[in-house]
Amino acid sequence: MEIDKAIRESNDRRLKTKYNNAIYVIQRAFALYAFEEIAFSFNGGKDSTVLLHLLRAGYFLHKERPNYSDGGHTNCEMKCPIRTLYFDSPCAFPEINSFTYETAATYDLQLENFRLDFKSGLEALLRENPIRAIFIGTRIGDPNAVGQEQFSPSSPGWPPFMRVNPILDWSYRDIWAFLLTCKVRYCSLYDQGYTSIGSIFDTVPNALLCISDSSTSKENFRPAYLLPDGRLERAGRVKKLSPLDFGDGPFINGPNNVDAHQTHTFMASVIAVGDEILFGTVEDQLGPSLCRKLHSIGWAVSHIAVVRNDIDSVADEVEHRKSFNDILFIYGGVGPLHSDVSIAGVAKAFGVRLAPNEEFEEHLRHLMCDQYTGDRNEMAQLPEGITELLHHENLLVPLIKCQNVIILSATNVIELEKQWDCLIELTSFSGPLVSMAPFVSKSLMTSLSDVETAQPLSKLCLEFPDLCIGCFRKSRVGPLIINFVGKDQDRIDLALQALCKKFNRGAFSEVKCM
Ligand SMILES: Cc1cc2nc3c(=O)[nH]c(=O)nc-3n(C[C@H](O)[C@H](O)[C@H](O)COP(=O)(O)O)c2cc1C
Ligand SMILES: Nc1ncnc2c1ncn2[C@@H]1O[C@H](COP(=O)(O)OP(=O)(O)OP(=O)(O)O)[C@@H](O)[C@H]1O
Ligand SMILES: [Mg+2]
Repeated sequence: MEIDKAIRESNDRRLKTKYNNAIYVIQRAFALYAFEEIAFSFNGGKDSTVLLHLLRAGYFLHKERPNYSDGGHTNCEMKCPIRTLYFDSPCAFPEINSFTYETAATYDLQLENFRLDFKSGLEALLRENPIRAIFIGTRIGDPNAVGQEQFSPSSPGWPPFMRVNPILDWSYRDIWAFLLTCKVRYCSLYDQGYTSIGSIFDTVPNALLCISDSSTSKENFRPAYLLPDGRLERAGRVKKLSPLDFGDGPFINGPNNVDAHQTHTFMASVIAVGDEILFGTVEDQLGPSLCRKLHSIGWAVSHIAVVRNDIDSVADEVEHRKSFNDILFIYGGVGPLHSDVSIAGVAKAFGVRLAPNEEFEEHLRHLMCDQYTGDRNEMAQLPEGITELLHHENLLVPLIKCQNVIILSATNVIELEKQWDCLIELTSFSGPLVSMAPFVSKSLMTSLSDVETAQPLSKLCLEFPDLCIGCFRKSRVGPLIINFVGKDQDRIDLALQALCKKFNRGAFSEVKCM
C-alpha cells in the first residue's frame, strides 16, 4: 500500500512515530465499531486530507495482512468505502468544494452531503442512520481541540457518538511532512499561501508567506509547506467571536454591539504572585501599569491582589476572582523554578490537571535550543482542557489564556508593554479584551474641610450612581481632590455643577492634569 510504504521508507523518525500512533488509533476504532457505524468527517482541508490517507492505510492494514514481497505496489489507489460526511456550505471556497468531491470520487468515499450546521446535520444523520464513531482531523492547537483526547465522546448537548482524533498530536510540520512524503494531492489553495482554511469570509492567504513584487506591486504567496513557523498557521484566519469563551462576560453581546460598548463596563482583576513583593524587597510595578492600561481601554479594575508563591494561595485567589470578573490577569511565578507555581495554581482553581502541551513545548524548544530538557520540561505543562495559546509574531512565546485568566510572563514594565500591545492587537475586536468606550474624568480641588464636604458629596454619589466620585488628598493638611470618573462627559459636567452649587463660588477649582 503506497502510503504505508512511503512512510516506512522515509528517514523521518518523528513522522514514523506519529504515523504508527495514528494507525494504531484507527485500527482500534475499526476493531471497536462495525465499519457501517463509523464515519469520516472530510472537508478537503489539509488535516482531513492527511486523515483520509491514514484511514486508507489503516483500512488496508485492518483488512489484509500487509504483503511487502511485491514491493508494496499493489493497491496503489487503495479505496476506502467509508461513510464520509461533508458539511457543504455556500461560504466554502470553490477550490475546497471541488477538491472534496473529486477526492471522494477517486477513493470511493461514500459521501453524505449536508447543507446544515454541524450539530443539526449530525442530529439528522443519527436519527436516520446510526453512527457510533466519527473520525475527525482535529489537532491540538485547533480552538475546538481543547480538552479532547484521541477518543472523546461528543460534547453534552450534541448527539451521542465517539469523536476519534487520530492526528490530535500532529503538528503543522508533521502534516506537511506526511503530505509531501506520501506525494498525495491536496487542495490547490495551500499552494497559494493559505495555511488553514475556513470560509471565504474569514480566510486570507497567510501574510508570512507573502512575496511582494515591487515591479508589478502584485502580491504573491509561497506554498503553505514553506511556512517557517507552524505556530502561525492560523495567521490567515480572521478570528471569530466565541460567545462561549467568557460566559456572561464581554463576549455576550459581541464587539460590534454599540449598546455593550456604551453602557457596560467590563471588570478585570489583577493578581501578582511574589513573596518578594510581600517582603517589601521588590516593588510591584506591573499591577499599577496594568490598571492604567485597562482603564485606558474603558475597563474597570475591581481588585489587585498580591499572593505568595504557593499553589494554594494562587488557586484560592484565582478561584475567588474568576467568577466575578470578566478577565483576570496573573503575573509572577511563571517559569521553571520551584517558586514558579502560578500555572499550577490556575489549574487547581479550575479543577483540572497540568498536562504536556505539545504546541507550547515546540515554542519553548525553539526559544531555548540546546538548553531545552526535552519531554520532561515542566514549563510545557499547562492546565488541561482550558488553555488557549494566543500567538503574535512579536512574541517568542505565546500568551497563555485559561478561560478568562490571562497568564503573563512579563517581569518588568517593558516586557509587559510588549505583551499588552500584542494582546490588544489580537483581541481588542474579538475578545477577550474588547475595547470599550473610554472613561472620561474631571477633577476638582478644594481647601474646604472634610467635615464640610462629606455630606454634600454623599448626596451627590446617590444622585449620580453611574459615576465614580472619589476623593483623595496628598497630605492631611493640603487640599482635597475630588475625582469624577465615568463614561458620559455630560453627566460628569452635571455632577460638577451640582457640587459647585452647594457651596460658595470659588470654593472649587478644576485640576487640569492628574
Ligand atoms: C463531525 C463533527 C463532530 C463534532 N462534534 C462536536 C462536539 O461533540 N462538540 C463540539 O463542541 N463541537 C463539535 N463539532 C464542531 C467542532 O468543534 C468545530 O466547531 C468544527 O470542527 C469547525 O471548526 P472551525 O469552527 O474552526 O471551523 C463537531 C464537528 C464535526 C464536523
Ligand atoms: N465542513 C466540514 N465538513 C466535514 N468535516 C469538517 C468540516 N469542517 C471541519 N471538519 C472536520 O473538522 C476537522 C478540523 O477542521 P480544520 O478546519 O481545523 O482542519 P482542516 O480543514 O482539515 O485543515 P485546515 O486547518 O488547513 O483548514 C477537519 O479535518 C474535519 O475532520
Ligand atoms: Mg479547515
